Amino acid sequence: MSESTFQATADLVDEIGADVRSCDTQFRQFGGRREFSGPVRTVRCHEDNALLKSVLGTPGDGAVLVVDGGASVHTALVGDLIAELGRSNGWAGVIVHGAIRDSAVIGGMDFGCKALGTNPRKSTKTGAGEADVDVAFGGVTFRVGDVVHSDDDGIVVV
Ligand SMILES: O=C([O-])CC(=O)C(=O)O
Repeated sequence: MSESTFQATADLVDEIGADVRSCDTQFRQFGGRREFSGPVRTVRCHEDNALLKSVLGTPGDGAVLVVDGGASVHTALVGDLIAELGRSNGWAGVIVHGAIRDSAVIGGMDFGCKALGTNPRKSTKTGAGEADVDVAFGGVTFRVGDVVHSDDDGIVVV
């Protein structure tokens, strides 16, 4: 979604009220696109990024890929090549419950990217994991069919 039509997470909270699904996890902003939103797609994986790479290699149609890496920051699940793959395939961004690398390059890309932190160590590439399953962290469950909004204040799922 373009920034002009982006709805700020704080405004969404004011609109939705006490039942709002606002993620408590304190992510860091890494992408050059700091405000992004779109339909939720998911991957769950542990220190292995072949599955998320193959998903980001398919048309994103403006979706946000929510990656539950189990909060491991031992290896990077996304680097500049994978981020560029997602951007060029029409994904709005990624939210990585885990680590990324190449953060300086990703910061210059028109692509949303939040993660817990960074680690230059590579992930394995076996393809282990699951796609489009419900994933949960920060008190929020992310389901395919939800829409996620992310900005400097946080992440709200509608
Ligand atoms: O290949 C990887 O594991 C991640 C990476 O460095 C990239 O996306 O550029």
